[in-house]
Amino acid sequence: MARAGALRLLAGVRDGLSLADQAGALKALPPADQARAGRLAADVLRHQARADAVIRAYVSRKPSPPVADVLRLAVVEMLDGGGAPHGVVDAAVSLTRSLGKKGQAASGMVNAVLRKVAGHKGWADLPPQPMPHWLREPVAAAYGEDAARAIEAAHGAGAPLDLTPKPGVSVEGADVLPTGSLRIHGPAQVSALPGFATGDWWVQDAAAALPVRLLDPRPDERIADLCAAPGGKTLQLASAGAQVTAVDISPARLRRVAENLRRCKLSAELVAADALDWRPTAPLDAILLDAPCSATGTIRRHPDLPFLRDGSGIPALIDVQARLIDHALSLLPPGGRMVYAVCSLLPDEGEAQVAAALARHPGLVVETPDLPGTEPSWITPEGGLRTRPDCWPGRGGMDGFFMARLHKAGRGG
Ligand SMILES: C[S@@+](CC[C@H](N)C(=O)[O-])C[C@H]1O[C@@H](n2cnc3c(N)ncnc32)[C@H](O)[C@@H]1O
Repeated sequence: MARAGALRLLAGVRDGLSLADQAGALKALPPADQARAGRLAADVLRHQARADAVIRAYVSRKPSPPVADVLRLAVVEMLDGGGAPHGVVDAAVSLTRSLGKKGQAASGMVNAVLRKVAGHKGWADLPPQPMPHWLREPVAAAYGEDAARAIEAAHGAGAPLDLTPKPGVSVEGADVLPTGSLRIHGPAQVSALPGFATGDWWVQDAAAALPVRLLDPRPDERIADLCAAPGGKTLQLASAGAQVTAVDISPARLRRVAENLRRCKLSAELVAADALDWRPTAPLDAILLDAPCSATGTIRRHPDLPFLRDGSGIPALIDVQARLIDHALSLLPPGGRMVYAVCSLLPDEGEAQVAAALARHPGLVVETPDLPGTEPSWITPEGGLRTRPDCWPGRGGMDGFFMARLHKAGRGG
């Protein structure tokens, strides 16, 4: 059932739906099968190019898209997941037969091809899934060819589960990362982990937890979290004792912030508004601007992203990021501080945005980070912090983020 569910999710991705958009599509399946279907579909997307290279070696004609998905799923299960060939091949043959007349006709070919694939050698030596051109070119130009390959390898490895704990909380079996996040390796059901029901922690990639650490919120400070949903950073700010106003343009996504706050017994003022129009009712001490972006730093967790985007939306994102930076700075009193962050690998959305903001705003300065657990090589020439999926290779990587702490000249300099 999980395999049929995975094929349905893969067909949805080919029709332009993200895996997250399809969260409700498998609700007829038991929860464990839904979770396995999601994992299998993500694994196929992470290794599609490698699976296709193996399949090409054994087929004489290109299979139709649904049959190609059945073959890819079986290849990835056997060669990457170590699935027992007999069970995987039998399941693939029945899934092919269930595809109607064309499936019936293809089932013999699927059986023959997969029996050969079962003995295939050299899977581990195949190059990882390449990033699409619109992403690979700027990534290789910014960080070099070796780094681009290392990032692709990290995308293929997927992501562990990271948690941000409330102060003093530990979770049995989790590694404590140098920056303070907790990391769980291997599949885990989040709601079954100790401390979930009591709201002792929330799910947040180790890199995603850094912008708030960089902002360094203090008790009772008035802080605006612009672009707040689903709220990982709102929870960090509230947990530090700040008076938080969380603004997001999406009322539906803001409901997730409310749920997360309730579970963690934390509070914040929630405002559904375009941050470009929003103004605070009392002076702010600080702003967190976690701007909408290409999300290209999160491909480890969202392997469907490269299949759903073509890069054409990036200029519009860059434009809105610059307008959000200018508006946020206009809300900040002299002497105030702001962290600008994006979960993007593209310097145009990160490093270049900060350089352009410094040129547009005389008196604005970047405060170079000195965050416990981060590495000096992550600091960029303009004083920001750049994380990439290939950082911490021995520990399981981290999402790609850029963040910079900006100080508006004023009281005391
Ligand atoms: C990168 S996500 C934020 C993640 C969030 N800060 C967290 O840590 O969980 C970007 C968010 O920006 C919101 N957004 C996009 N454009 C916006 C705008 N003009 N004003 C306010 N929110 C916006 C989206 O709805 C989305 O929730």
